Amino acid sequence: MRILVLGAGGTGGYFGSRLLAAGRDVTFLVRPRRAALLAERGLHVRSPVGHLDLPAPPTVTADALDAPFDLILLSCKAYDLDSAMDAFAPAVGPHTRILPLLNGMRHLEVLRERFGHEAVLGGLCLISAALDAEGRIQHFAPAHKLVFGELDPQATSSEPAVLKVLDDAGFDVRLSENIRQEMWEKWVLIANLAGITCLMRASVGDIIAAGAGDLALKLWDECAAVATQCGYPPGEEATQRVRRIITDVDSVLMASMLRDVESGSRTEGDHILGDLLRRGGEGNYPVLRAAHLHVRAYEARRERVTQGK
Ligand SMILES: NC(=O)C1=CN([C@@H]2O[C@H](COP(=O)(O)OP(=O)(O)OC[C@H]3O[C@@H](n4cnc5c(N)ncnc54)[C@H](OP(=O)(O)O)[C@@H]3O)[C@@H](O)[C@H]2O)C=CC1
Ligand SMILES: CC(C)(CO)C(=O)C(=O)O
Repeated sequence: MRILVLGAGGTGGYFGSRLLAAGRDVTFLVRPRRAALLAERGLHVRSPVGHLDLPAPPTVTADALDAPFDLILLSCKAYDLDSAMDAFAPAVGPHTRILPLLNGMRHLEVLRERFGHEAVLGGLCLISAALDAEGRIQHFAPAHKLVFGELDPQATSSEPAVLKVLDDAGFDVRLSENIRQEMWEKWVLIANLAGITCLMRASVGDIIAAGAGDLALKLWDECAAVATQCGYPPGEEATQRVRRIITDVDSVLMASMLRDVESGSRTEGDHILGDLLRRGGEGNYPVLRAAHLHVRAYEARRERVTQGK
């Protein structure tokens, strides 16, 4: 099975490297700058579960793609989805499966609209990884799980083939019977954590120390209410997990979205917070709205400053 990994960043670089090291047929679809860097320095993973050094990872740029792949691992940020789709479109044939790793849900509709419902799998990953200044993949904690499944239960399935190629490749993988529910549960966790840590510009423990722990819980209630309204009420286990995370007084955890804000980078605020708020329709979600507007204001300022205004 030929695998195309779009992006060699935190997630794509990590899972793609593990697959490559396990002998799978992997090619990274990258932009010219990253292609040059990978050719010059190779692809390196620094991980608590074992480093990887791949001197010459196979890469391709969009202009050179001319044949379908069997599986496309999509690992761009949400704000790059349109350009990513344009880039990998020539690699989509009648039997290609696209497995996105993005947080949130909106990308599924966009991908299905463009490439057809049958092409797109649901997917998520449980990992904390990022590119460092040298272009290496830093894997921060041992967790490295990829979960995927059919979005429509009645779909004729190539799941066994996809599972086979992802299995036993140096990370955990699981086929989900209900990937939409699992994606929603992950989404509301991220929205809660990103929303409150961005709004307060602080870690979970600092937020509680400031006396704002009740706001974190209020945001959880709002996120869970939107999910419930959309038909995906978070299960008991997911609810308890999130409540544990956001009420941990000793926690220095902050969402990667806050790290993006602090480094002046673009965020996935619209995809993670804005889309959730939109799906809440006319409902009253004041903390979610404040969190979304806070990140929007940051983006507006960033854009203005970038344009030199
Ligand atoms: N990092 C993590 O720990 C986790 C991330 N996620 C989610 O996974 C998704 C990806 O995140 P992450 O891997 O961190 O993101 P990164 O920014 O680290 O990597 C994204 C990569 O996509 C590449 N890319 C974007 N557009 C294109 C294009 N048109 N053609 C080729 N390459 C392209 C970028 O390339 P370039 O270098 O050229 O900009 C970049 O290397 C996000 O939705 C995130 O929320 C989910 C769980 C954990
Ligand atoms: C849940 C968490 C914090 C794990 O790293 C995350 O994925 C994020 O903030 O984007």
